[in-house]
Amino acid sequence: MNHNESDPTRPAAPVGERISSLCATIPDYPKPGVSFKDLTPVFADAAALKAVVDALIEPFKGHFDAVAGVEARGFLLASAAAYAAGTGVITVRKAGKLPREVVAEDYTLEYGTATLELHTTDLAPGSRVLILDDVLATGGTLGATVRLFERCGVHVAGVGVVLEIDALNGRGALPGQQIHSLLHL
Ligand SMILES: O=P(O)(O)OC[C@H]1O[C@H](OP(=O)(O)OP(=O)(O)O)[C@H](O)[C@@H]1O
Ligand SMILES: Nc1ncnc2[nH]cnc12
Repeated sequence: MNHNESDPTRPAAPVGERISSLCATIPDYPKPGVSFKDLTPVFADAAALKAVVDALIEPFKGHFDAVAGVEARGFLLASAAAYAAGTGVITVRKAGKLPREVVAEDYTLEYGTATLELHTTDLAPGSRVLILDDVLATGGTLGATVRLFERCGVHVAGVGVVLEIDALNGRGALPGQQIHSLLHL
C-alpha cells in the first residue's frame, strides 16, 4: 500500500509520480553499462497498475479495435488495457513461439538483437491497433512491432509506453507514430 491508498482523503498522486516512486533502477543489468528500469513494482501495486492502464488508453479512446502487447512485459499492460477498453488482445512474440503463419522482423535493442513475430491473420487488414509496452529505449522493439502490423495491412492507432528513456531516442525509430509516454527519464 502506498501513502495515497493509506489515507483516502489525500488526492491520488499523478501517474508519472507513482511510476517514478515505484520504478527500480538496476545498474549494469543485463550487461555492463546498461541502467535497467524495472517496472514490475508498478505492476504489483494495484492502484498504480490501474492508473497506468487507464492513462495509457485515454488519448486513444474510440480510435482502436484491439490492443497489442510485446512479449513479455507488454503482455501485462495490453491484456489489462484490452479488458478495460472492451477489445481483444494481440500477442507480438519473440521468434519461434507462435504456431501459425507469421510475419517476422529482426531488430536491435540496448543489450542485444532479437526477432519478433506476429500471426498474419490476427487482425483484419484495415483494422486499428493500439500497441503497448513497458519501456521505450532505442525503439528497436516497437519499431519492429509497427512494421509487423503495417505488413499485415493493420493501421497503428498509437503506441503507449509507461517509461521513455529520452537519451536513447526511441522516437527516432517510430516516424509518424503518435507516442504516448507516461514518464520521461
Ligand atoms: O526500445 P528498445 O531498445 O527496443 O527496448 C525496449 C524493450 O526492451 C525490453 O524488453 P526485453 O527485450 O528486455 O524483453 P522482456 O520484456 O521479455 O524482458 C522492454 O520491455 C521493451 O520491450
Ligand atoms: N534500460 C532499460 N531498462 C528496461 N528495459 C529496457 N529495454 C531496453 N533498455 C532498457
